[in-house]
Formats: sequence, structure tokens, C-alpha cells
Amino acid sequence: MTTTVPNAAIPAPATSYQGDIARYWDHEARPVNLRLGDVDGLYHHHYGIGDVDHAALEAGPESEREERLVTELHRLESAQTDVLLDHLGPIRADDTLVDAGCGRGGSMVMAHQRFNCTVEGVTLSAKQADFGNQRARDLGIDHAVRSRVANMLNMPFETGQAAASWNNESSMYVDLEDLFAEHARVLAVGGRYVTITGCWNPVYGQPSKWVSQINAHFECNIHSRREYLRAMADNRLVPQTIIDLTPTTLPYWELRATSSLVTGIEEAFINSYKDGSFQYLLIAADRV
Ligand SMILES: C[S@@+](CC[C@H](N)C(=O)[O-])C[C@H]1O[C@@H](n2cnc3c(N)ncnc32)[C@H](O)[C@@H]1O
Ligand SMILES: CC(C)=CCC/C(C)=C/COP(=O)(O)OP(=O)(O)O
Ligand SMILES: [Mg+2]
Repeated sequence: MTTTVPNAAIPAPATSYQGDIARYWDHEARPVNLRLGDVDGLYHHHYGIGDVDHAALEAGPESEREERLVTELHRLESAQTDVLLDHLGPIRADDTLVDAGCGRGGSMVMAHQRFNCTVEGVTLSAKQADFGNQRARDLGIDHAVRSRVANMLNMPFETGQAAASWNNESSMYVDLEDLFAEHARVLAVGGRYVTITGCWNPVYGQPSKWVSQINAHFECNIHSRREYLRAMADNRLVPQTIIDLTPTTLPYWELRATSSLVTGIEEAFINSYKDGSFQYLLIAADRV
């Protein structure tokens, strides 16, 4: 006889919206994410940066071009994580890092491989947390890399526990004042916070129709650049570096738009990046 033990450790979502987002990610299985992750076992739910290696793409038989394209898109995704990790500052092996909205855990694995430290992640999705923990077990790093089902606005970490923390394309699901108050709580004074995010550009005026389309597609709420800076200033997070990654993410989108893995959202990203209404930003801030 098979018995099913309910997982009593999974907390109820704090709001109905969070319940919807948990269900969204529990059911997500887009080939554009799983096939890219299968390349080397690093599963990301974020986009890519850097120049496309056209020589690598065109080298070899036409019948294998799609495979090379998948490898190339995935290389650009991991390059994005590398740039985020570059901005965490000096991290020691006895430090703890926090990944807020960790997805399937690709960034956490890369952080551990680079710094040999502890990496704790939270996601609303039990499927994602299970997936990330299974990957950590497969790699023999589950003593140091752990995903939990938890709300990034109320993280299961001690005050001042983290040497650094980040949001990699996950801050558009929460109120920024609440989010940065929570990062400021879990970060040690002198710790580093980094986000890579898509934000609407106040210079454009208001969210464009493309930004509204991206919000509807992912059930998220993209904030403006101004909101990020204001909410950081309100919560003891002082920007040290701001990089506009928009020009370096466009090659990823233009390559993806030519692939068989398109999801239909490519046009909205390309058009909004090109008309200036939307920006892909990295912000690194010191916790003071
Ligand atoms: C687009 S994915 C990004 C995943 C990951 N950061 C990456 O780069 O692969 C967004 C993630 O944010 C998480 N998320 C959204 N709202 C959250 C919340 N309130 N608390 C914790 N995680 C949340 C989702 O569960 C999902 O894992
Ligand atoms: C930059 C912005 C606005 C991001 C919104 C958050 C989001 C859904 C990121 C990518 O996830 P994914 O990798 O699951 O998406 P896709 O399936 O399109 O690759
Ligand atoms: Mg993706």
C-alpha cells in the first residue's frame, strides 16, 4: 500500500496572489528553460547577456544548428549569472548567501561553485525547491546549497545572517519597499545586495504597451527604475554600481526569436528595449 504524507512544512501562501504565483511556477515546464538547463545541468529562469558567437553557431552540420543555438542561449544565461556574482564583493567560504526567488537553483549552484560557501534560496514553488534540492544532491553539494518554500518578504533567516543577497529577475513579484526592508534585515551591515531586473524607464513616461504585455504574460508587476532607487534609499541600501545591461541582452533576444523555442513574448522584449520604455539593469548596493 502506498501512503501519501502531506508536506506539513510547506507554509501557506501569504496572499492569494502568492498562491497564484506558486501555482504558476509549479506548472512551468517550458522547453526554452528545460532544454537550455539540460545542456549542463544549470537550470535558469532568467535571460542572457553578451555577444552571440556566430562562428560557433554556424560551425557544423545544419541538422545540428538548433542544438548549437540552445547551447549558445544557455551560455548567455550563465554569463548573466556570472555578472551578478561578480558584484557580490569578496565572499568567504564561511559566508552565507541568500537567493531571493531562486527558481530551479542555477544561480545558487554557480555561486557555491565560485565561492565554496553556503547558499540559501527561497521560492514560492514547492516543485522548484524540490528540483533545486535534487540537483544539489546530484552534485553532492546539498550540505551547502538549499532551497526552501518561503516568502522573500519574510525569509527564514536570522537578522544579519547574510554576507550578500540577490534577486535575479524575481523582484517584479513583490512590493519593493517590503522587499528591501527584508533584505536589509537579513544582510550584515557592510553586506552587498545585487539585483538584475527588467524595469520601466521613467524617461519614457509610464509603462508602455510592451511592458503591460510582459506583466500579463508572467502575472508580474514590473517596477520603474525610480521605484528601485527610492525603495533602496528608504531601506539602508546604497547603490554602488548601476549597469544598463539593455544593449547586452538584445543579442540573446534576437537569437531566441529565430529559434524553435519561442514562447511569443520575444517581440515585447525586443520592442520595449528598442523604444527605450524598458531597461535591463543590474544594481549592486551596500547595506549601510
Ligand atoms: C523568473 S523566476 C527567477 C528564478 C531565479 N532567480 C533565476 O534566475 O533562475 C522568479 C522566481 O521568483 C519566485 N518568487 C516570486 N515571488 C516570490 C515571493 N514572494 N517569495 C519567494 N519567491 C518568490 C518564484 O517562485 C520564482 O522562483
Ligand atoms: C526581465 C523580466 C521582466 C522578467 C520577468 C520574470 C521572468 C518570468 C523571468 C524569466 O523567467 P523564464 O526564464 O521562466 O522565462 P522564459 O520562459 O520566457 O524564458
Ligand atoms: Mg528562460
